[in-house]
Amino acid sequence: MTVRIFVDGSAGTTGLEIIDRLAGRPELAVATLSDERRKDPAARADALAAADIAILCLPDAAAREAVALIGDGATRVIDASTAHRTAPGWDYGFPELRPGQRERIAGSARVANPGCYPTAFLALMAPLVDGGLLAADWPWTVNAASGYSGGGKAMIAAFEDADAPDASATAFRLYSLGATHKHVPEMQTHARLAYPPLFAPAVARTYRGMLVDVPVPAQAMRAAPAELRAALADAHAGSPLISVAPENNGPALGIEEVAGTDRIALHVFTDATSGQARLIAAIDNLGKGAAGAAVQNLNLMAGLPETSGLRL
Ligand SMILES: NC(=O)C1=CN([C@@H]2O[C@H](COP(=O)(O)OP(=O)(O)OC[C@H]3O[C@@H](n4cnc5c(N)ncnc54)[C@H](OP(=O)(O)O)[C@@H]3O)[C@@H](O)[C@H]2O)C=CC1
Ligand SMILES: CC(=O)N[C@@H](CCC(=O)OP(=O)(O)O)C(=O)O
Repeated sequence: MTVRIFVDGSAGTTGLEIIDRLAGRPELAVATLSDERRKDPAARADALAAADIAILCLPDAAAREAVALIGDGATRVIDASTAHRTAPGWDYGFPELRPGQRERIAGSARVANPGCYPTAFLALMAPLVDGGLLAADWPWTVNAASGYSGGGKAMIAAFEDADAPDASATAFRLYSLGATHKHVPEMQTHARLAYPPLFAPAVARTYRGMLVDVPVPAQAMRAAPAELRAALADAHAGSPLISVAPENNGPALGIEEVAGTDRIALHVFTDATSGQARLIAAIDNLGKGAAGAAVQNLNLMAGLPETSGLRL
């Protein structure tokens, strides 16, 4: 049986990446709207109703509107926006989060695709907090850098087009300086932390790729530092997408490590002298951080092989 898919927002950065991953799959019938009709609510309502599964690659307001357009209809939804990631009635679309999540997604009608930064953060933190190796009641900090495609079409233009309204010639910039970033609630909620993490994101002059770095002070450690890597490897054993590097692997890490793939590479660095550690995840913001995750969730929901169409 063919699964009918509608990609709402197919002309955007994430939408195009999803379309690319769905190409050449005979088990799927993928619908999109033409440039003239793609923002027409009536055309979108019809396309949403005709789909078994709709993938929303839209700004939050338009994603909420799409869900309202579906109403009580039978169409199942994967929402790539921030709108529903901690909302009641929605399942969080990170199959590797903890045991049972994969099955929950497979049976769900409303799946919220995670944010790119939270995906990397949760791959590191959820198993270690769940396992009691790291304190849940600790004010965690998170440092991160993203490729500029993370900001969608507007940020791509700012980095690539000198005539764009907010054109920027910088190589690396910090942002979200005076405001709480929209990803903080989902990091706190899904890692089951007592406090919202202090999140310090940055954007670098490279199209895609991401590093997320969680410093672990000795005081936040609830186990010997040498246990962290083994616990992560155990939690993600058998995962086709998440790998854990040997402890203290390399003198430096680059933002491009898994760029162009749908994988996550986890790293644990420990310092015996201070008792501190650094937990670092490399992902592609458009891969497992967005489109790869959406396609993985689609595969699970449709009962198809989990990694079909993914970039391994
Ligand atoms: N980029 C990334 O790395 C990630 C993005 N996301 C999320 O995915 C979603 C899409 O982001 P991204 O692809 O980067 O953004 P883009 O700005 O590149 O794309 C958004 C698309 O939505 C279209 N759109 C806007 N309003 C409507 C509407 N009312 N009806 C139909 N289409 C509409 C836009 O049209 P137009 O082309 O005319 O502007 C555009 O094509 C966002 O919620 C974002 O937060 C999630 C994880 C990572
Ligand atoms: C570099 C950059 O600007 N990144 C985006 C996050 C991209 C992402 O994860 O998308 P969601 O909006 O769906 O959460 C930001 O910080 O807002």
